[in-house]
Amino acid sequence: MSISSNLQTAPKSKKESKTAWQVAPNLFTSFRYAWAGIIYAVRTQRNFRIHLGIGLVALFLGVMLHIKAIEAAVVAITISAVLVMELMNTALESVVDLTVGQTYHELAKIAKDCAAGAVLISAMAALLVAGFIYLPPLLVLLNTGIA
Ligand SMILES: Nc1ncnc2c1ncn2[C@@H]1O[C@H](COP(=O)(O)OP(=O)(O)OP(=O)(O)O)[C@@H](O)[C@H]1O
Repeated sequence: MSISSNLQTAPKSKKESKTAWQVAPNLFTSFRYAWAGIIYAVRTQRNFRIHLGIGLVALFLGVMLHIKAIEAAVVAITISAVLVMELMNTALESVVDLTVGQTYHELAKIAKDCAAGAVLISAMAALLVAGFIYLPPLLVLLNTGIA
């Protein structure tokens, strides 16, 4: 969204907000905005695309290895956590850039570094979960393949 479009005056709608430029008039529109956020992250954030790709591979591997339903649920939650962290990171980066632009600010650095740290922790936890769930059946597969 360009800066000039941000400066437009608020549209006249029945539902008015004292803080936001506009408010979603219904649930369907809310979903549309949420979907637009996800599409934005896919288009612009390389790390989001990488994590999405790894997540899809992990789900496919889970199906191939016939993991239990509870394990699949844990994998799904873990993948979601990483993607959610990526989205929050993108949102925070945008707000920081909106506030300070291209000028250096120590607080902007702290905010961005902490958000990046949150993504890193969720990704490391995902690796750990993948190790616990996928390694045992993969080792069994490897052993039976060798034997
Ligand atoms: N305005 C700023 N003031 C101070 N430091 C900043 C500022 N903008 C960025 N940085 C520093 O540069 C790093 C990278 O910022 P940037 O906005 O490029 O994030 P990014 O590398 O695109 O993050 P991601 O890879 O998660 O998309 C930040 O983690 C922070 O340390």
